[in-house]
Amino acid sequence: MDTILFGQVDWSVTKTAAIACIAAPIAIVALRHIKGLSSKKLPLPPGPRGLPFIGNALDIPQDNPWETYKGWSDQYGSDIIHLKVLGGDLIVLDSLEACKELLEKRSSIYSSRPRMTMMNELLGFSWHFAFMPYNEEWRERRKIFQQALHPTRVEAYRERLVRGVRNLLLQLLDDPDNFRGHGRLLSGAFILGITYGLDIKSDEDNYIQQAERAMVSMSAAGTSSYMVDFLPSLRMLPSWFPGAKFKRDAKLWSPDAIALPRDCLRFVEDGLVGTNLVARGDAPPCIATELLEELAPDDRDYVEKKRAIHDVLGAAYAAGADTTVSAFATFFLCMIQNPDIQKKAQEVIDEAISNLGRLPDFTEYKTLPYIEALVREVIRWRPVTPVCISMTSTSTAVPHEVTEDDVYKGYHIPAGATILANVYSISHDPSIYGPNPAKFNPARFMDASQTSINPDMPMGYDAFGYGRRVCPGLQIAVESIWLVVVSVLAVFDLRPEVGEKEGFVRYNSGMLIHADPFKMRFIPRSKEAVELIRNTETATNM
Ligand code: HEM
Repeated sequence: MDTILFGQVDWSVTKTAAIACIAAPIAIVALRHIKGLSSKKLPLPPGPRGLPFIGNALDIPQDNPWETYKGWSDQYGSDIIHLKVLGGDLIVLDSLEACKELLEKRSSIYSSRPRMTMMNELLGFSWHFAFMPYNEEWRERRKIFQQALHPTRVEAYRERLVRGVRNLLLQLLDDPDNFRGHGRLLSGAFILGITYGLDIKSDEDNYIQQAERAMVSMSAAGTSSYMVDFLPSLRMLPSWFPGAKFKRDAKLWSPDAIALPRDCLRFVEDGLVGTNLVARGDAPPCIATELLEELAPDDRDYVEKKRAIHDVLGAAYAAGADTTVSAFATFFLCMIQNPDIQKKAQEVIDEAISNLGRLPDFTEYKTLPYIEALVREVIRWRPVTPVCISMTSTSTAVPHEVTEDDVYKGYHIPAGATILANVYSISHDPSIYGPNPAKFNPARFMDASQTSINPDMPMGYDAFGYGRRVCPGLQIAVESIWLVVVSVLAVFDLRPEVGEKEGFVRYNSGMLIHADPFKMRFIPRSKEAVELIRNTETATNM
């Protein structure tokens, strides 16, 4: 046994330590190598046979690819399937069990992102940490984001959210046809408000226009097929080269992609430096101000730290605005399609607040189980990021990348494979969410008495992803949807437009899904409801 002696060197200990230091890394590398070698002997997960070179690229439909993935999963009797697309490996996870096992339990090797040449390198979205690989840069940004928007701090932003939703009610009263635009303004203005302290009043605002242009370019890059994502070396082609349209597209879109985080942060910096608002205590309360104030200009890492702030704040808008808007539209749609559910929700709200002579606010949060169930059902029924767009389009919504060879249920998962959770199919799995999952039915989240949330039922939040990359804006998103649901139903009856069919509305397939345009009416429920909306001063109980 080795002994430790003070005052003199015990060479036996030093020697053992030295051997351990050298041997341990070698053993780890060797084990990984052996694991890699042995796993490579195993078969890949099953999947349809592809064509030479393009593989399965043409097998995946543009519309509702999640249904096709699920079909293959049933056909091959496996909860993971493998596809080859232009030489790349794509593994689709078709069960909650597989997502939990791989994306959560083995998250140390399943949390990276595939290279996105068009999006990150040519357009300039490399600042968006949702698209970053699993590395130190990502870790730093994720940490800042989580601290800034920690659930205990979200309450501080509720007042702004309440104001935004009151404004939404007013807009729905005066200009109901543009209900989607109003939802967009609410979520965009709210996020730009909490991050940069911007006080956005209309969708004509320059900052919101610019942010929206950036989102349009992100969506276009994510929904189009660009060969450069499969053959990154093509990025070196000059833009005049035949077939190099991607370069011309990138040139057109990149100014907006770069401007979104840069100009908003500049707004805050100008306010801080130019007028010394902080010294006067007048700086807009926002995350940017807080983070910038903590920065010391003589800090050795000043430039890198400021870059991280720039990236984190931009990511909040890029990841949070459009996603929430999609959920708002799904809520409206579900209400006109399910008048009985709408009525039941209104009864619950009326019982809780009708005598109070005010609009709902966060006082009611967590006290209305049926409304909580309704919000969960909105998120479950049409998950905003259902799986991905088809691989004939290049960028998928939120793909993961596995960084080491691995084995799951006897199948080899090759390092570098793109991993997709088939969130749509999991959200519609009857063994998890009960019978008739295609039906919008908040009651599935309630217990047998229908008075409380069923604690044994999963939250229905598959749409927010899994593991270390799970959406860090979940709480803000859920609270925003909740407040819109409870406020809108308190004062409006939602009805389909006269003459419009209230039946099936298609959803587009893209980085995120959105319901196709539909028309509806927002009918004030009473004279008092109109007064409450108009008199927002009185209505704000904060
Ligand atoms: C209904 C609304 C929303 C949905 C459905 C949603 C969904 C998602 C999903 C699926 C991911 C990727 C998860 C993964 O890789 O496994 C994600 C990432 C992210 N979300 Fe959300 N999100 C929503 C709202 C928000 C909001 C409001 C914010 C910010 C205020 C936000 C910020 C982010 C960020 C920063 C990431 C990147 C995380 C990372 O890569 O580490 N999201 N979101």
